[in-house]
Amino acid sequence: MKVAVLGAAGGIGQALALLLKTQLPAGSKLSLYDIAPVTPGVAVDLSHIPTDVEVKGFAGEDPTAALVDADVVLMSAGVARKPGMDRSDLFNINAGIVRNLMEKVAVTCPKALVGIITNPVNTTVAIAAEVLKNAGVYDKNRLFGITTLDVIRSETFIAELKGLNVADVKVNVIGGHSGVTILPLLSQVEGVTFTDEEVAAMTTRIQNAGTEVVEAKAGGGSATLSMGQAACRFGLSLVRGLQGEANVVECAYVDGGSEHAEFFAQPVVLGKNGVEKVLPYGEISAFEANARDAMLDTLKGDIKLGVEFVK
Ligand SMILES: NC(=O)C1=CN([C@@H]2O[C@H](COP(=O)(O)OP(=O)(O)OC[C@H]3O[C@@H](n4cnc5c(N)ncnc54)[C@H](O)[C@@H]3O)[C@@H](O)[C@H]2O)C=CC1
Ligand SMILES: O=C([O-])CC(=O)C(=O)O
Repeated sequence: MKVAVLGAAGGIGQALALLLKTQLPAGSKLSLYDIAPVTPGVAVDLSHIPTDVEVKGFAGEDPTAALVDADVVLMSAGVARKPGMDRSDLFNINAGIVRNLMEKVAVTCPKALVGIITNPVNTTVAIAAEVLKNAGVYDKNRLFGITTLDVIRSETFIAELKGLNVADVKVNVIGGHSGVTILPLLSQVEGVTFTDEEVAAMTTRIQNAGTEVVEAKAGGGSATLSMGQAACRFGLSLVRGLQGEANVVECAYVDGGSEHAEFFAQPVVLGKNGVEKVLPYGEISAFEANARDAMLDTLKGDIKLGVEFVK
């Protein structure tokens, strides 16, 4: 199994690469790419960790060498937010980066499962899809926006509030990955009840958790370590699916035939070809149904921006 990380010298990329080096199955290959010249050095550094995962690093303008034979591509290349910025403010720089990298993916490893971390995810995933369509290699089951950070934040915050063992908390987060498009389905969390005030406050906290980190880092970037963990969890789930493990389920932002929008985050079963099955997100409360309906104009606008950028 070969996993390529694009943006591997960055805050997320290095954390993710470390976790993958220590957690990928024995015999895996880890391929690191970034425009930053330090990237081969990051690979040498990681290669001294005694696990059976071979690491290679590539720098420069062309990611091709890193992508050859990749089964999974995880992309965090791009710029991150500073205080006062919205995720959509990253569009001007990151849209072109994602388009250019996806053009190389389309040629070099068109069958790879691709997980997009680069923000604004609601839009960059649409860009990635359009590039793959233009190249004639689009398979909707192989492209994912990684929204796992919203899931692990929800698990953490709910466990804290309710005094639960966080390992026992499971929650679906649907929609997209910015502001009001992030919708944790608190009504489905087993074994807990929330007051209306708790639901409102918890939903807002989860939606604003990225900003919480951006403000705490005070100009030094956005979430990197928690995102490294989230992307590792999602990347390992992709690998487990590829290896034929049954019942691997994650929420992800996919082109899954949703009635709500062309791309929509919801639970999916992962398998040998990526999305094996899109799962219904189940029964939701009136509060959640309102929040879902209210997000759709924003989400569809974000998607349209990405489609038009490539066209
Ligand atoms: N999906 C999610 O939940 C989250 C997404 N993000 C996003 O992930 C992205 C990366 O964040 P960080 O790692 O904190 O930023 P960073 O600035 O620490 O790292 C970004 C890396 O991308 C590299 N890069 C830039 N252009 C490139 C190109 N054309 N090819 C290859 N590499 C290139 C840079 O050299 C840098 O090493 C941002 O867009 C951020 O908003 C951040 C947190 C959560
Ligand atoms: O908020 C940001 O800019 C980074 C991000 O996507 C997150 O932390 O959820």
